[in-house]
Amino acid sequence: MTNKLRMRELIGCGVLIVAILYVVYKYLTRSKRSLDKKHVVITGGSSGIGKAVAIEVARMGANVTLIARNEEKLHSAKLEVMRNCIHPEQQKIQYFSVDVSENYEAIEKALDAAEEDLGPVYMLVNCAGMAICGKLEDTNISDIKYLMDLNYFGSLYPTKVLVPRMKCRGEGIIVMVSSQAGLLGIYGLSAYSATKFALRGLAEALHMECKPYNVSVTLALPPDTDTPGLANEEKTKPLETRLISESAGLIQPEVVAKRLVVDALNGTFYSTVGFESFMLKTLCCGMTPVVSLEELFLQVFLMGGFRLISSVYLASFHRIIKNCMKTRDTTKKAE
Ligand SMILES: NC(=O)C1=CN([C@@H]2O[C@H](COP(=O)(O)OP(=O)(O)OC[C@H]3O[C@@H](n4cnc5c(N)ncnc54)[C@H](OP(=O)(O)O)[C@@H]3O)[C@@H](O)[C@H]2O)C=CC1
Ligand SMILES: CCCCCCCCCCCCCCCC(=O)[C@@H](N)CO
Repeated sequence: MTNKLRMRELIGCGVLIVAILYVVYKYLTRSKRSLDKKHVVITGGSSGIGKAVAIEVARMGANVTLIARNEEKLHSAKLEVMRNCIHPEQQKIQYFSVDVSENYEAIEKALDAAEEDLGPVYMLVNCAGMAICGKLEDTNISDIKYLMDLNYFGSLYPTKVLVPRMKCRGEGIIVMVSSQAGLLGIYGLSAYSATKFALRGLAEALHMECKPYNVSVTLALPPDTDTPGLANEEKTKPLETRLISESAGLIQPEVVAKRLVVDALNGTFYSTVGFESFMLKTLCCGMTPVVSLEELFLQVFLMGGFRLISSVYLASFHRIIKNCMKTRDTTKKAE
Protein backbone atom coordinates (compact mmCIF):
# COMPACT_ATOMS: atom_id res chain seq x y z
CA MET A 1 0.00 0.00 0.00
CA THR A 2 2.67 2.50 1.10
CA ASN A 3 4.84 1.38 -1.80
CA LYS A 4 2.03 2.09 -4.26
CA LEU A 5 1.47 5.48 -2.60
CA ARG A 6 5.15 6.33 -2.85
CA MET A 7 5.19 5.30 -6.52
CA ARG A 8 2.26 7.64 -7.22
CA GLU A 9 3.94 10.47 -5.37
CA LEU A 10 7.12 9.90 -7.35
CA ILE A 11 5.25 9.93 -10.69
CA GLY A 12 3.35 13.05 -9.58
CA CYS A 13 6.61 14.80 -8.68
CA GLY A 14 8.16 13.73 -12.01
CA VAL A 15 5.22 15.13 -13.99
CA LEU A 16 5.36 18.35 -11.98
CA ILE A 17 9.10 18.77 -12.59
CA VAL A 18 8.71 18.13 -16.33
CA ALA A 19 5.83 20.66 -16.44
CA ILE A 20 7.90 23.28 -14.58
CA LEU A 21 10.92 22.65 -16.84
CA TYR A 22 8.64 22.99 -19.89
CA VAL A 23 7.22 26.33 -18.66
CA VAL A 24 10.74 27.62 -17.91
CA TYR A 25 11.94 26.44 -21.36
CA LYS A 26 8.97 28.15 -23.04
CA TYR A 27 9.66 31.33 -21.05
CA LEU A 28 13.37 31.37 -21.94
CA THR A 29 12.76 30.64 -25.63
CA ARG A 30 9.74 33.00 -25.95
CA SER A 31 9.82 35.50 -28.77
CA LYS A 32 11.36 38.78 -27.82
CA ARG A 33 10.30 40.37 -31.10
CA SER A 34 7.49 42.91 -31.20
CA LEU A 35 5.69 44.72 -34.00
CA ASP A 36 5.10 47.93 -32.08
CA LYS A 37 5.99 50.91 -34.32
CA LYS A 38 7.45 48.49 -36.90
CA HIS A 39 6.64 48.70 -40.62
CA VAL A 40 4.72 45.69 -41.97
CA VAL A 41 4.00 45.26 -45.71
CA ILE A 42 1.16 42.93 -46.70
CA THR A 43 0.51 42.02 -50.33
CA GLY A 44 -3.10 40.96 -50.85
CA GLY A 45 -3.85 43.04 -47.75
CA SER A 46 -7.21 44.30 -49.02
CA SER A 47 -9.16 41.06 -48.58
CA GLY A 48 -9.40 37.71 -46.80
CA ILE A 49 -6.33 36.37 -44.99
CA GLY A 50 -4.16 39.38 -45.92
CA LYS A 51 -6.68 41.86 -44.49
CA ALA A 52 -7.01 39.78 -41.31
CA VAL A 53 -3.20 39.84 -40.94
CA ALA A 54 -3.23 43.64 -41.43
CA ILE A 55 -5.81 44.03 -38.66
CA GLU A 56 -3.84 41.72 -36.38
CA VAL A 57 -0.56 43.61 -36.80
CA ALA A 58 -2.35 46.98 -36.42
CA ARG A 59 -3.58 45.71 -33.04
CA MET A 60 0.09 45.16 -32.15
CA GLY A 61 1.00 48.75 -32.95
CA ALA A 62 2.51 48.29 -36.43
CA ASN A 63 2.54 50.80 -39.29
CA VAL A 64 1.06 49.02 -42.28
CA THR A 65 1.43 49.14 -46.07
CA LEU A 66 -1.24 47.27 -48.01
CA ILE A 67 -0.55 46.20 -51.59
CA ALA A 68 -3.20 44.95 -54.05
CA ARG A 69 -4.74 46.09 -57.35
CA ASN A 70 -8.27 47.39 -56.71
CA GLU A 71 -8.11 50.88 -55.13
CA GLU A 72 -11.65 50.83 -53.75
CA LYS A 73 -11.05 47.60 -51.87
CA LEU A 74 -7.69 48.94 -50.67
CA HIS A 75 -9.30 52.13 -49.38
CA SER A 76 -12.06 50.37 -47.47
CA ALA A 77 -9.52 47.88 -46.03
CA LYS A 78 -7.35 50.82 -44.93
CA LEU A 79 -10.30 52.32 -43.01
CA GLU A 80 -11.01 48.96 -41.37
CA VAL A 81 -7.36 48.49 -40.39
CA MET A 82 -7.22 52.04 -39.00
CA ARG A 83 -10.14 51.28 -36.68
CA ASN A 84 -7.99 48.54 -35.13
CA CYS A 85 -4.91 50.63 -34.35
CA ILE A 86 -3.88 50.80 -30.71
CA HIS A 87 -2.18 54.20 -31.05
CA PRO A 88 -4.59 55.85 -33.52
CA GLU A 89 -2.63 59.13 -33.45
CA GLN A 90 0.80 57.66 -34.25
CA GLN A 91 0.14 54.57 -36.37
CA LYS A 92 0.14 55.05 -40.14
CA ILE A 93 -1.72 52.87 -42.62
CA GLN A 94 -1.09 53.36 -46.34
CA TYR A 95 -1.71 51.46 -49.56
CA PHE A 96 -0.31 51.10 -53.07
CA SER A 97 -2.13 49.73 -56.07
CA VAL A 98 0.31 47.35 -57.80
CA ASP A 99 -0.11 44.09 -59.69
CA VAL A 100 2.47 41.81 -58.00
CA SER A 101 2.34 39.29 -60.84
CA GLU A 102 3.50 41.74 -63.48
CA ASN A 103 6.95 43.15 -63.11
CA TYR A 104 9.73 43.38 -60.59
CA GLU A 105 10.55 47.05 -61.23
CA ALA A 106 7.01 48.26 -60.44
CA ILE A 107 7.10 46.41 -57.12
CA GLU A 108 10.55 47.76 -56.30
CA LYS A 109 9.28 51.29 -56.95
CA ALA A 110 6.22 50.81 -54.74
CA LEU A 111 8.34 49.37 -51.92
CA ASP A 112 10.82 52.27 -52.21
CA ALA A 113 7.90 54.69 -51.84
CA ALA A 114 6.47 52.65 -48.93
CA GLU A 115 9.81 52.78 -47.08
CA GLU A 116 10.16 56.49 -47.71
CA ASP A 117 6.89 57.10 -45.86
CA LEU A 118 6.98 54.50 -43.08
CA GLY A 119 10.67 53.60 -42.74
CA PRO A 120 12.43 50.26 -43.37
CA VAL A 121 10.19 47.21 -43.70
CA TYR A 122 10.49 44.89 -40.68
CA MET A 123 8.02 42.25 -41.85
CA LEU A 124 6.77 41.27 -45.31
CA VAL A 125 3.68 39.07 -45.64
CA ASN A 126 3.23 37.70 -49.17
CA CYS A 127 -0.47 36.95 -49.27
CA ALA A 128 -1.59 38.02 -52.76
CA GLY A 129 -2.71 34.90 -54.57
CA MET A 130 -5.59 32.87 -55.91
CA ALA A 131 -6.67 29.41 -57.03
CA ILE A 132 -7.99 28.36 -60.41
CA CYS A 133 -9.34 24.84 -59.94
CA GLY A 134 -9.88 22.06 -62.44
CA LYS A 135 -8.18 18.96 -63.79
CA LEU A 136 -5.01 19.65 -65.75
CA GLU A 137 -6.63 18.96 -69.12
CA ASP A 138 -9.43 21.39 -68.30
CA THR A 139 -7.11 24.27 -67.35
CA ASN A 140 -5.79 26.74 -69.96
CA ILE A 141 -2.06 27.18 -70.36
CA SER A 142 -2.54 30.93 -69.89
CA ASP A 143 -4.32 30.34 -66.54
CA ILE A 144 -1.58 27.94 -65.43
CA LYS A 145 1.09 30.52 -66.29
CA TYR A 146 -0.90 33.29 -64.56
CA LEU A 147 -1.12 31.23 -61.36
CA MET A 148 2.67 30.79 -61.35
CA ASP A 149 3.15 34.52 -62.05
CA LEU A 150 0.81 35.53 -59.24
CA ASN A 151 1.32 32.90 -56.52
CA TYR A 152 5.03 32.23 -57.03
CA PHE A 153 6.62 35.25 -58.74
CA GLY A 154 4.18 37.60 -56.96
CA SER A 155 5.75 36.44 -53.67
CA LEU A 156 9.30 36.20 -55.00
CA TYR A 157 9.51 39.79 -56.35
CA PRO A 158 8.75 41.70 -53.10
CA THR A 159 10.91 39.20 -51.21
CA LYS A 160 13.84 39.73 -53.56
CA VAL A 161 13.54 43.50 -53.11
CA LEU A 162 13.40 43.40 -49.32
CA VAL A 163 15.65 40.49 -48.27
CA PRO A 164 18.98 42.28 -48.95
CA ARG A 165 17.74 45.36 -47.07
CA MET A 166 16.68 43.23 -44.09
CA LYS A 167 19.99 41.33 -44.10
CA CYS A 168 21.82 44.64 -44.15
CA ARG A 169 19.96 45.84 -41.05
CA GLY A 170 20.34 42.45 -39.34
CA GLU A 171 16.62 42.00 -38.66
CA GLY A 172 13.41 41.13 -40.45
CA ILE A 173 10.64 38.62 -41.07
CA ILE A 174 9.50 37.15 -44.39
CA VAL A 175 6.20 35.28 -44.56
CA MET A 176 4.98 33.30 -47.57
CA VAL A 177 1.36 32.21 -47.66
CA SER A 178 1.39 28.77 -49.27
CA SER A 179 -1.43 26.27 -48.49
CA GLN A 180 -2.13 22.74 -47.27
CA ALA A 181 -2.05 22.15 -51.02
CA GLY A 182 1.64 23.14 -50.85
CA LEU A 183 2.30 19.92 -48.91
CA LEU A 184 -0.15 17.60 -50.64
CA GLY A 185 -1.27 17.65 -54.27
CA ILE A 186 -4.95 16.86 -54.65
CA TYR A 187 -7.46 16.31 -57.47
CA GLY A 188 -8.41 19.53 -59.24
CA LEU A 189 -5.56 21.60 -57.81
CA SER A 190 -2.74 20.49 -60.14
CA ALA A 191 -1.92 23.99 -61.44
CA TYR A 192 -2.41 25.67 -58.05
CA SER A 193 -0.56 23.05 -55.96
CA ALA A 194 2.57 23.41 -58.06
CA THR A 195 2.72 27.16 -57.34
CA LYS A 196 2.34 26.52 -53.61
CA PHE A 197 4.97 23.72 -53.62
CA ALA A 198 7.30 26.18 -55.35
CA LEU A 199 6.90 28.64 -52.48
CA ARG A 200 7.91 25.91 -50.05
CA GLY A 201 11.19 25.31 -51.89
CA LEU A 202 11.89 29.01 -52.03
CA ALA A 203 11.10 29.48 -48.34
CA GLU A 204 13.30 26.56 -47.27
CA ALA A 205 16.34 27.78 -49.21
CA LEU A 206 15.77 31.37 -48.18
CA HIS A 207 15.57 30.35 -44.52
CA MET A 208 19.08 28.90 -44.79
CA GLU A 209 20.41 31.99 -46.58
CA CYS A 210 18.84 34.43 -44.12
CA LYS A 211 19.38 32.78 -40.73
CA PRO A 212 22.90 34.18 -40.13
CA TYR A 213 21.48 37.67 -40.66
CA ASN A 214 18.70 37.28 -38.08
CA VAL A 215 16.04 37.37 -40.79
CA SER A 216 13.43 34.64 -40.31
CA VAL A 217 11.23 32.93 -42.88
CA THR A 218 7.78 31.50 -42.13
CA LEU A 219 5.62 29.48 -44.50
CA ALA A 220 1.89 29.60 -43.71
CA LEU A 221 -0.08 26.53 -44.81
CA PRO A 222 -3.78 27.27 -44.34
CA PRO A 223 -6.53 24.79 -45.18
CA ASP A 224 -9.77 26.12 -46.82
CA THR A 225 -10.32 29.54 -45.23
CA ASP A 226 -13.60 31.45 -45.28
CA THR A 227 -12.65 34.39 -47.55
CA PRO A 228 -13.97 36.13 -50.70
CA GLY A 229 -11.19 34.26 -52.54
CA LEU A 230 -12.59 30.88 -51.47
CA ALA A 231 -16.17 31.92 -52.35
CA ASN A 232 -14.90 32.83 -55.81
CA GLU A 233 -13.04 29.56 -56.46
CA GLU A 234 -16.01 27.52 -55.16
CA LYS A 235 -17.94 28.64 -58.25
CA THR A 236 -15.84 26.48 -60.57
CA LYS A 237 -14.32 23.96 -58.16
CA PRO A 238 -14.83 20.27 -59.08
CA LEU A 239 -16.95 18.40 -56.52
CA GLU A 240 -14.01 16.04 -55.86
CA THR A 241 -11.75 18.95 -54.91
CA ARG A 242 -14.34 20.41 -52.55
CA LEU A 243 -15.02 17.08 -50.82
CA ILE A 244 -11.30 16.27 -50.41
CA SER A 245 -10.44 19.78 -49.18
CA GLU A 246 -13.21 19.57 -46.60
CA SER A 247 -11.23 16.87 -44.75
CA ALA A 248 -9.00 19.62 -43.38
CA GLY A 249 -12.01 21.75 -42.30
CA LEU A 250 -12.94 25.39 -42.89
CA ILE A 251 -11.12 28.03 -40.87
CA GLN A 252 -11.85 31.72 -40.28
CA PRO A 253 -9.25 34.15 -41.69
CA GLU A 254 -8.81 35.78 -38.25
CA VAL A 255 -7.69 32.44 -36.80
CA VAL A 256 -5.18 31.88 -39.64
CA ALA A 257 -3.91 35.47 -39.22
CA LYS A 258 -3.43 35.24 -35.43
CA ARG A 259 -1.44 32.01 -35.74
CA LEU A 260 0.58 33.34 -38.69
CA VAL A 261 1.66 36.46 -36.76
CA VAL A 262 2.59 34.51 -33.60
CA ASP A 263 4.55 31.94 -35.64
CA ALA A 264 6.27 34.66 -37.68
CA LEU A 265 7.36 36.47 -34.50
CA ASN A 266 8.63 33.19 -33.03
CA GLY A 267 10.45 32.34 -36.27
CA THR A 268 8.52 29.05 -36.62
CA PHE A 269 8.97 27.67 -40.14
CA TYR A 270 5.58 26.03 -40.88
CA SER A 271 2.52 27.91 -39.61
CA THR A 272 -0.70 25.88 -39.50
CA VAL A 273 -4.09 25.74 -37.79
CA GLY A 274 -6.28 22.69 -37.13
CA PHE A 275 -5.48 19.06 -36.31
CA GLU A 276 -5.38 17.72 -39.89
CA SER A 277 -2.97 20.51 -40.80
CA PHE A 278 -0.86 19.62 -37.78
CA MET A 279 -0.71 15.97 -38.91
CA LEU A 280 0.14 16.93 -42.48
CA LYS A 281 2.89 19.40 -41.52
CA THR A 282 4.43 16.85 -39.14
CA LEU A 283 4.30 14.14 -41.80
CA CYS A 284 5.81 16.47 -44.44
CA CYS A 285 8.53 18.07 -42.30
CA GLY A 286 11.32 16.52 -44.40
CA MET A 287 14.49 18.52 -43.75
CA THR A 288 12.70 21.74 -42.84
CA PRO A 289 14.49 23.93 -40.28
CA VAL A 290 14.55 22.71 -36.69
CA VAL A 291 13.17 25.64 -34.73
CA SER A 292 12.13 24.09 -31.42
CA LEU A 293 12.96 20.98 -29.43
CA GLU A 294 9.37 20.04 -28.75
CA GLU A 295 8.49 20.24 -32.46
CA LEU A 296 11.49 18.03 -33.28
CA PHE A 297 10.40 15.40 -30.71
CA LEU A 298 6.82 15.44 -32.00
CA GLN A 299 8.08 14.94 -35.56
CA VAL A 300 10.36 12.05 -34.59
CA PHE A 301 7.70 10.22 -32.59
CA LEU A 302 4.61 10.92 -34.69
CA MET A 303 5.78 10.71 -38.29
CA GLY A 304 5.46 6.92 -38.68
CA GLY A 305 1.98 6.81 -37.17
CA PHE A 306 0.86 9.75 -39.29
CA ARG A 307 2.10 8.00 -42.45
CA LEU A 308 -0.17 5.11 -41.55
CA ILE A 309 -3.11 7.45 -40.93
CA SER A 310 -2.38 9.21 -44.24
CA SER A 311 -3.04 5.95 -46.10
CA VAL A 312 -6.57 5.94 -44.66
CA TYR A 313 -7.10 9.55 -45.80
CA LEU A 314 -5.72 8.73 -49.26
CA ALA A 315 -8.03 5.72 -49.57
CA SER A 316 -10.99 7.95 -48.70
CA PHE A 317 -9.89 10.55 -51.30
CA HIS A 318 -9.74 7.85 -53.99
CA ARG A 319 -13.17 6.63 -52.89
CA ILE A 320 -14.55 10.17 -53.30
CA ILE A 321 -13.11 10.36 -56.82
CA LYS A 322 -14.53 6.95 -57.78
CA ASN A 323 -17.99 7.84 -56.40
CA CYS A 324 -18.06 11.16 -58.24
CA MET A 325 -17.11 9.35 -61.45
CA LYS A 326 -19.85 6.78 -60.96
CA THR A 327 -22.52 9.43 -60.27
CA ARG A 328 -21.44 11.33 -63.40
CA ASP A 329 -21.59 8.15 -65.51
CA THR A 330 -25.10 7.30 -64.28
CA THR A 331 -26.41 10.83 -64.92
CA LYS A 332 -24.85 10.77 -68.39
CA LYS A 333 -26.50 7.43 -69.17
CA ALA A 334 -29.87 8.67 -67.84
CA GLU A 335 -29.70 11.60 -70.25
N1 LIG B 1 -8.94 31.03 -48.75
C1 LIG B 1 -8.39 29.84 -48.77
O1 LIG B 1 -9.07 28.82 -48.71
C2 LIG B 1 -6.90 29.69 -48.82
C3 LIG B 1 -6.10 30.67 -49.34
N2 LIG B 1 -4.75 30.48 -49.40
C4 LIG B 1 -3.90 31.52 -49.97
O2 LIG B 1 -4.00 32.69 -49.19
C5 LIG B 1 -3.82 33.83 -50.00
C6 LIG B 1 -4.99 34.79 -49.79
O3 LIG B 1 -6.18 34.14 -50.14
P1 LIG B 1 -7.62 34.73 -49.77
O4 LIG B 1 -7.52 35.60 -48.60
O5 LIG B 1 -8.54 33.58 -49.79
O6 LIG B 1 -7.90 35.59 -51.11
P2 LIG B 1 -8.79 36.87 -51.39
O7 LIG B 1 -9.24 36.72 -52.82
O8 LIG B 1 -9.83 37.09 -50.37
O9 LIG B 1 -7.70 38.04 -51.35
C7 LIG B 1 -6.68 38.08 -52.28
C8 LIG B 1 -5.91 39.38 -52.14
O10 LIG B 1 -4.84 39.38 -53.09
C9 LIG B 1 -4.95 40.53 -53.92
N3 LIG B 1 -4.49 40.21 -55.27
C10 LIG B 1 -4.98 39.28 -56.12
N4 LIG B 1 -4.31 39.29 -57.28
C11 LIG B 1 -3.36 40.26 -57.17
C12 LIG B 1 -2.36 40.75 -58.03
N5 LIG B 1 -2.19 40.27 -59.26
N6 LIG B 1 -1.55 41.74 -57.58
C13 LIG B 1 -1.70 42.26 -56.34
N7 LIG B 1 -2.63 41.82 -55.48
C14 LIG B 1 -3.45 40.83 -55.89
C15 LIG B 1 -6.44 40.88 -53.90
O11 LIG B 1 -6.73 42.21 -54.23
P3 LIG B 1 -6.99 42.69 -55.77
O12 LIG B 1 -7.86 41.65 -56.39
O13 LIG B 1 -7.64 44.03 -55.65
O14 LIG B 1 -5.65 42.78 -56.40
C16 LIG B 1 -6.75 40.60 -52.44
O15 LIG B 1 -6.32 41.67 -51.64
C17 LIG B 1 -3.68 33.31 -51.43
O16 LIG B 1 -2.32 33.21 -51.73
C18 LIG B 1 -4.30 31.93 -51.37
O17 LIG B 1 -3.75 31.06 -52.33
C19 LIG B 1 -4.16 29.36 -48.94
C20 LIG B 1 -4.91 28.37 -48.42
C21 LIG B 1 -6.34 28.45 -48.32
C1 LIG C 1 -1.72 12.21 -41.44
C2 LIG C 1 -2.18 12.83 -42.68
C3 LIG C 1 -3.38 13.71 -42.53
C4 LIG C 1 -3.83 14.19 -43.83
C5 LIG C 1 -4.91 15.22 -43.76
C6 LIG C 1 -5.16 15.65 -45.14
C7 LIG C 1 -6.11 16.74 -45.35
C8 LIG C 1 -5.73 17.38 -46.66
C9 LIG C 1 -6.70 18.22 -47.29
C10 LIG C 1 -6.08 19.08 -48.38
C11 LIG C 1 -6.65 20.41 -48.33
C12 LIG C 1 -6.21 21.33 -49.40
C13 LIG C 1 -6.85 22.66 -49.15
C14 LIG C 1 -6.29 23.70 -50.00
C15 LIG C 1 -6.79 25.05 -49.59
C16 LIG C 1 -6.53 26.01 -50.64
O1 LIG C 1 -5.45 26.49 -50.82
C17 LIG C 1 -7.75 26.20 -51.44
N1 LIG C 1 -8.53 27.27 -50.93
C18 LIG C 1 -7.47 26.26 -52.87
O2 LIG C 1 -8.54 25.62 -53.47
